[in-house]
Amino acid sequence: MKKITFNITCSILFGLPDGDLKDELLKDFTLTVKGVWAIPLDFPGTVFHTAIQARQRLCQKLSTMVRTRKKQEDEGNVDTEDDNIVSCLLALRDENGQPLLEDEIIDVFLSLIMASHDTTAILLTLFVRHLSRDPEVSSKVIEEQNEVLKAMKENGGKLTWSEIQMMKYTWRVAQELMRVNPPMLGSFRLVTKDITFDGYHIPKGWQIFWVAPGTHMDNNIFKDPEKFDPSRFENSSKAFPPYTYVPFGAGPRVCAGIEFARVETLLIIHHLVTKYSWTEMIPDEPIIREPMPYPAMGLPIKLYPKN
Ligand code: HEM
Repeated sequence: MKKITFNITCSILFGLPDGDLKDELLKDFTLTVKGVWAIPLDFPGTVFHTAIQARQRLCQKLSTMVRTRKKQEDEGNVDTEDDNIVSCLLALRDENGQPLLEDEIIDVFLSLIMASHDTTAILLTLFVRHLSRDPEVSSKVIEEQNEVLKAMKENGGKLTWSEIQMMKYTWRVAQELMRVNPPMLGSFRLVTKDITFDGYHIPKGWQIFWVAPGTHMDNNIFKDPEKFDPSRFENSSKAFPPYTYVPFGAGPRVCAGIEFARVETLLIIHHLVTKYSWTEMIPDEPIIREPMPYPAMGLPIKLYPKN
């Protein structure tokens, strides 16, 4: 799943063709991310040192890409159909009319890859795992996706925006999966003024970490929080109180890729359930958090093509 979502991000956001470069980027990116959570000891053999080296290789490759793109644009060699985020970042000007530095473009690039591919891969993995364990939910998802197939046939075989809008139950399952196991546990906020919350004084300048399970598993907000129940999301008018359902965060810094993640998840699940069935190879494989939730052994499955 990580490879699929990485490839999608690289193709759609950055216009990279399939091939060795994407594979090398994914390898170095995976090593770099491991360093984020490692003890910062920078000498040969440590996870941190390997991560630093991988990041340097990544930056070199991204720098070549950015320069090549800039050269093509300067020479007028780019088809506007090929527009991607690198072009947008190259075109950006600050309040003084200055372009972004190459390092800034590379940082945005890395942040976007980080924000987009692991999170969606986790949601998809949890989805695959759940469908193999919950026959009732699984048959409803398959039923909905078979309806989508019928609509596609009438539409000349194309999967368009209107078919995506038909995938309501499938998305509710995704929402419930993210309630129980949010891919991102939470995020940091800087306290900008002294406040008192629930009897605790929190001084200005502190970094605080909000956590999604704090509200996702609160019985006063989500009745029977341990129960897996996609119907909680059936009635959008019966919305939950603000800032309580927060797999994508909330407020001004809410996830910028919610719709991207929704469409990507629904498309992949559509192709999976209409073309394959599967069984887990390791029964009762647990979910571990390091710190993102992932099946402990990577969820090996046996895939069976459908006729
Ligand atoms: C299931 C998939 C995803 C989940 C669960 C998720 C979750 C989150 C969360 C919790 C935040 C932090 C919000 C906050 O601090 O309040 C965030 C931020 C962000 N996400 Fe996502 N995300 C997903 C997919 C994506 C995708 C596909 C993209 C890009 C295509 C993306 C781009 C971003 C960006 C750019 C930010 C930073 C927004 C900002 O600070 O202004 N995310 N995401």
